[in-house]
Amino acid sequence: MKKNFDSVVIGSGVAGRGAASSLAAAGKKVAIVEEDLWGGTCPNRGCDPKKVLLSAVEARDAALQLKEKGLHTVPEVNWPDLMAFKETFTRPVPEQTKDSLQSSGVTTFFGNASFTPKQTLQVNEDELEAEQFIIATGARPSFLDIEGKEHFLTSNDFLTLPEMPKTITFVGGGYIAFEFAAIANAAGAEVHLIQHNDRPLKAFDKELVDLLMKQLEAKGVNFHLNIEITKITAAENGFVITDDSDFQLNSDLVFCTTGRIPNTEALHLENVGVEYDKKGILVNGYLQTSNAAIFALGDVLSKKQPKLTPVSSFEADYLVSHLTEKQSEPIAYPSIPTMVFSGPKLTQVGVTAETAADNPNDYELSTIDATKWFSYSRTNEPISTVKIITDKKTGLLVGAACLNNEADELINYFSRMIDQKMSAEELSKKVFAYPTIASDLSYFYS
Ligand SMILES: Cc1cc2nc3c(=O)[nH]c(=O)nc-3n(C[C@H](O)[C@H](O)[C@H](O)COP(=O)(O)OP(=O)(O)OC[C@H]3O[C@@H](n4cnc5c(N)ncnc54)[C@H](O)[C@@H]3O)c2cc1C
Ligand SMILES: NC(=O)c1ccc[n+]([C@@H]2O[C@H](COP(=O)([O-])OP(=O)(O)OC[C@H]3O[C@@H](n4cnc5c(N)ncnc54)[C@H](O)[C@@H]3O)[C@@H](O)[C@H]2O)c1
Repeated sequence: MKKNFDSVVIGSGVAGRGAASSLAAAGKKVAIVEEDLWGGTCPNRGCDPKKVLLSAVEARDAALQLKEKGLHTVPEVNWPDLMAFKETFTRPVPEQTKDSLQSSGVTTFFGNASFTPKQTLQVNEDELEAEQFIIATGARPSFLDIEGKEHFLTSNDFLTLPEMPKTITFVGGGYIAFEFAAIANAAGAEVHLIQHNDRPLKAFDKELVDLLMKQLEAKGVNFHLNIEITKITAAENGFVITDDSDFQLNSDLVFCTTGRIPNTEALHLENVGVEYDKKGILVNGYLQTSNAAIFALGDVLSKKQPKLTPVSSFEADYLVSHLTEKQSEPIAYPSIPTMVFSGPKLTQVGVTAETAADNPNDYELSTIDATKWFSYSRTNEPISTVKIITDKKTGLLVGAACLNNEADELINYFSRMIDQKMSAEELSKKVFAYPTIASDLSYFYS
């Protein structure tokens, strides 16, 4: 049946649902299509469930640090209980998301959406017409094309794992592997992480990544660098992972964590002339595709910005203000902090230490070992390192990287200081509650 709307959004993740409900609030007749879990990756099988599992890791790590310093025992993670707790967050998400979209006036369709040559959208028996289409179909886990690839599990499986196995292996050393390695290690598994070159977490500061690996190694995580695996074989107990040389590893479970691929194929973009590459859909500065009536945002984009939740929601806000004619300028991204929620946490924003070291005439780089500072030593943290990058001409903060348990708080302060072009002198005049992470800021940036 033919149905007509002002805007039709494909995908109900952070990007799609944000755009759909705001367009409806602006008086547009809006429809949204979802083929799987309403709410998409972040609240169902991404950031939020991962962070619930991390809560137990953080509590256990805090107790480990204070062992014989006021605490006698280190608690054990009860995986089934932790999973049950996680499910109290994830279970209600799909229904709540759908209800909230409907109560904001958005018409919902469930099914796979694909474009027809008439520039309409086919969803089951329905054919949707619209002035604008907004593609927000996100990305899915990739699989290495090797012998035995059917044995790979993905991040979706890890986040619903009923039991923590004895041995667990992550192939690919990126965000997901480092975060899940910390979780599985705290939950008692023997953890292996295999990276095909010598540069895991490539987008992050190498020195800090090496320090993070040392911390994880000290907790028992095993790193295998420069290993290109070629085969997974089912064995009596679990699997055997091999390369073309003499690498061999037995593991109960093997997870492919080599990145995510954009959901473009099922859309039949060729029917509507929307261009894309292997990283995703190509857009101009207005998030408009090569078809003027079709826009795209979120993880499905081919873009240089990191594919993260706050980036998707920033794009949704931008697109809505552009389509409702409140914004005629191209999208201008603020500084985007990136973060690996491992043990400890690793973060980065702005100009990198590597760029600063390569351009000593332009940037001042200071590396600060804060391990013995009160804020970190009071919890007996094993390491706290912060890198601060300032512009030599203006003296202003332009970049920061942190490795410690409080890096999530620190990086948000540093990001705001960069965007607000706050000088060290202005910072020194602010009053922060003491003793807190914020009250240390002037010691880092002075
Ligand atoms: C394990 C994990 C942990 C993460 N942790 C963090 C974190 O801590 N912080 C952070 O900022 N980011 C994190 N991310 C990234 C973050 O989840 C994504 O950047 C964000 O969810 C992208 O939102 P989106 O709306 O673009 O896509 P999605 O949320 O993926 O939504 C896309 C939706 O489109 C639907 N869809 C696809 N094709 C079709 C079709 N043809 N028809 C109908 N519907 C379709 C999908 O089913 C999906 O629901 C994590 C990701 C993962 C996998
Ligand atoms: N904290 C966060 O913000 C967070 C957490 C999880 C996921 N995410 C998002 O999800 C995306 C996907 O995460 P991811 O960890 O799957 O991907 P990733 O791109 O972060 O890392 C993939 C890793 O796999 C390695 N690799 C590639 N081919 C390989 C091979 N053949 N053998 C061994 N290693 C190989 C890469 O070199 C890289 O180190 C991230 O890029 C990010 O956008 C964000």
